[in-house]
Amino acid sequence: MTVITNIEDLRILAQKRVPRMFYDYADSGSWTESTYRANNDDFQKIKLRQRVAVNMENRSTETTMVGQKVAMPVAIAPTGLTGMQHADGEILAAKAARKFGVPFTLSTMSICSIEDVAKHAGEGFWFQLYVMKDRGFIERLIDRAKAANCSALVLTLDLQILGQRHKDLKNGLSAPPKLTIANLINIATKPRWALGMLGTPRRQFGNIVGHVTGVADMSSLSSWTAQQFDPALNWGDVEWIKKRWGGKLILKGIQDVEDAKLAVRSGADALIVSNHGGRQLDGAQSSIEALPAVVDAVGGQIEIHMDGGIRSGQDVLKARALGAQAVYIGRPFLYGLGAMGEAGVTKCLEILHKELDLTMAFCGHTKIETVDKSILLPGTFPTA
Ligand SMILES: Cc1cc2nc3c(=O)[nH]c(=O)nc-3n(C[C@H](O)[C@H](O)[C@H](O)COP(=O)(O)O)c2cc1C
Ligand SMILES: O=C(O)C(=O)c1ccccc1
Repeated sequence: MTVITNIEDLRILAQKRVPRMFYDYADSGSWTESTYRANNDDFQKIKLRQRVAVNMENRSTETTMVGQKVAMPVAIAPTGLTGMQHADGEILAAKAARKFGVPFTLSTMSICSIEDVAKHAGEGFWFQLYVMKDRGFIERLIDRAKAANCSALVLTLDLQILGQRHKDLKNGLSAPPKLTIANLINIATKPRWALGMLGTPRRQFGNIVGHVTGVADMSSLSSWTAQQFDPALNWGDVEWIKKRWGGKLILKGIQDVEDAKLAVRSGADALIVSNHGGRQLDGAQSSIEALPAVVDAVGGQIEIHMDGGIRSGQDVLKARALGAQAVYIGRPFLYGLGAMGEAGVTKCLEILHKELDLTMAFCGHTKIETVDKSILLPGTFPTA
């Protein structure tokens, strides 16, 4: 087997090992996927300035996110159905993140439950909330996250209705998978995945099934989302969620400066510049392009995070240079998980860390805390 040296290697291995309906689910963007592609392509346009004869000893990528210490400015993004990329996926990823010293964010739509993941997660165990029509259920979810010692709540604002992903509809995406002939034939070619799944009881939405009354049509993700998620969500709801939660609050899915100002007014501790990995509004600008204007408008008042298109440590450094306190990774850790379980997530974090550390040094810095826009070549990066 080839030696794994970068995130693309993990993607290729995941594609071999994960059943098509779940690999496609992870690797899709909405409609033409133009925003999904732009998220990464726009990073490639930004050029770094090489500096030499600078003492490169004693380097550190350590920093903080919402006041919590992190080994590098990278957190694991919340992703639904993670436990379908690999048996017990959320538990394995949480373990890898804890050992590495970065936060792990558990999605509302996870396969492993908050309580099961809490047994394995570290201090950086965060919970991501989707707001559903059944507000009693949302209150219970918030209370469960508190009881599980989650140290931040990530409230996602950009998915009250679901962007269309063609492959999910064609594959009939559901969890657990519908055992159609086509799916069975495909799963038969992924014995490692199948054995893992047979060996765990966790094959349904762990936070939802058995916790919410009247779970409606679970046969497809899109129909279930349309029935349960609340399209009426507004800034008034953010207020009661903040109050009910009472801890660190991070608002996810901000792209526009006006929304960033409203996020500040809501009293949140941080916001995430994000377009949901190009899975929602196709045609939106890339996150890295949207970042500078948000930093310019509200950067002094609230911590700015970003996600979308991070595929290397170089990308992490560029985001940091443009004013993001930290970034989140979605697909990169999912590829690692699908490729090699916990070891694959660890590998993913190691790859990003090494690339970040060396690139920072090539740019003439030994501490991530001192990196700023001056490491970027003028004219090659987006401005406010
Ligand atoms: C398979 C998949 C599932 C996702 N599920 C969620 C989710 O449940 N909640 C959420 O807030 N964001 C979700 N996201 C968005 C990610 O949190 C993140 O914004 C995005 O993946 C970042 O882009 P990247 O994949 O290029 O790193 C999901 C993304 C992917 C790829
Ligand atoms: O797929 C996603 O991006 C996502 O956030 C989601 C939405 C609904 C159910 C599961 C995951």
